[in-house]
Amino acid sequence: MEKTPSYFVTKEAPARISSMSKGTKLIVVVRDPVTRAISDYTQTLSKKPDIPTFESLTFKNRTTGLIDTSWSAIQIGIYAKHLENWLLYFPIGQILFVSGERLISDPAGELGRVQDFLGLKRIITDKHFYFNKTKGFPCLKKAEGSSKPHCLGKTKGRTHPDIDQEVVQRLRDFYRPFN
Ligand SMILES: Nc1ncnc2c1ncn2[C@@H]1O[C@H](COP(=O)(O)OS(=O)(=O)O)[C@@H](OP(=O)(O)O)[C@H]1O
Repeated sequence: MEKTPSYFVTKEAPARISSMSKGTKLIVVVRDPVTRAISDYTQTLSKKPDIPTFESLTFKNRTTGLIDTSWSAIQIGIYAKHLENWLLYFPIGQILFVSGERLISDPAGELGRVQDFLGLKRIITDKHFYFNKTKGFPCLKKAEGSSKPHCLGKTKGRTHPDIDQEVVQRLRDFYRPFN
């Protein structure tokens, strides 16, 4: 198993993985591309607090509303475009799309789909999770090899900045045809 989010958007990755093994099963975790872009920006902001605002990076030209698709935070969320590269090498049945939103609201349901896709027995179920209200995420009741609960680390669930709703709407409209 290999987990690297950037593979999904790396042009060379499908051919390379296919040449290693044509039968590889691929799992892609996707979420609302607008929230994804804001989350991506929030991560960069946490490392470089002086970067320009999300709103200014979004547009090539704010007056005309032209979106800067070369900005990686925007570009990564054009899921359909990236998927086209994968479909040149893998049939759609070999790709499972997991919802990032449902991983939070119904982790057992989403992991049920993953287990089925991988041909595994449904070992992970509802009873393995509890919802931690403070973190805003589900946590494991017991971590592997331990009797203690395990939640996601501190960097997950950073507070996102408030983004101008007009910009959010503009991005929603932008992404609609691609996803
Ligand atoms: N298991 C699981 N379930 C649901 N959501 C998850 C999970 N792991 C990571 N995340 C969310 O994905 C966003 C990016 O996380 P990453 O781990 O890639 O990077 S980082 O935390 O920003 O370093 C980041 O989103 P936001 O918190 O909304 O910014 C993480 O919270």
